[in-house]
This record gives sequence, structure tokens and C-alpha cells, in this order.
Amino acid sequence: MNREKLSAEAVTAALAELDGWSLAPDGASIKRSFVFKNFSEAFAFMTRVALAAEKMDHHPDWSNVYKTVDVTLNTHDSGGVTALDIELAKRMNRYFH
Ligand SMILES: C[C@H](O)[C@H](O)[C@H]1CNC2=NC(N)=NC(=O)C2=N1
Repeated sequence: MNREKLSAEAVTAALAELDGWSLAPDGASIKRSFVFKNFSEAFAFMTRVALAAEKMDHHPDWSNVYKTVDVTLNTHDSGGVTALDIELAKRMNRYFH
């Protein structure tokens, strides 16, 4: 998948289609908090995402406290948001219920 940095306009357009995601304060990543019923659900989500991320060779920056998973996505190599980040964000939204 294309690792070229998306324009600010392209990121804004993609975000409009991505429930819960917004531009991070650094302007070079997107972020979302996922809140689950309990730790077990949060960790199951992280496990699913981890397997998808390995397949994509694209990995989230994230943290987990109890039932909350905070995620920041960017493409380190490109110094910004790329199609890979948008794709991973879409998958995370699909796995979140
Ligand atoms: C060698 C390997 O393809 C790279 O290091 C990958 C791994 N996972 C990655 N994940 C993210 N989020 N950004 C990257 O630039 C990146 N690069």
C-alpha cells in the first residue's frame, strides 16, 4: 500500500468517514480512544488488531488503561498520515463493537 504522506485535505476527507478519529495535536497523526465494557474486551480487541497490524507490517502507537485503549496512528517512515494509517483505522473501527 502507498506509503506517501497524504495531503492535509486528503486526511480531512478520510477522517470524515472514520467514526471517532481525529487529527492528533502534532498534525501528523490520527487518534482515537476506544472504551470497552471491561479489560478483557479491550485486550481481545488489541489482540485482533495486533494480528492485523503484523500482517500489514504497520503498527499502532497505543496504550491501554483498564478498559480504554488510546491509539495514535502515523507512518514513521513518511512522517505523516498515509493510506496505511487510514486502512488500519478502518479495521480497528470494524473490530470495535
Ligand atoms: C521494516 C518495516 O516495514 C517498517 O519498520 C514498518 C513497521 N511498522 C510500521 N508502523 C508504522 N506505524 N509506521 C511505520 O513506518 C512502520 N514501518
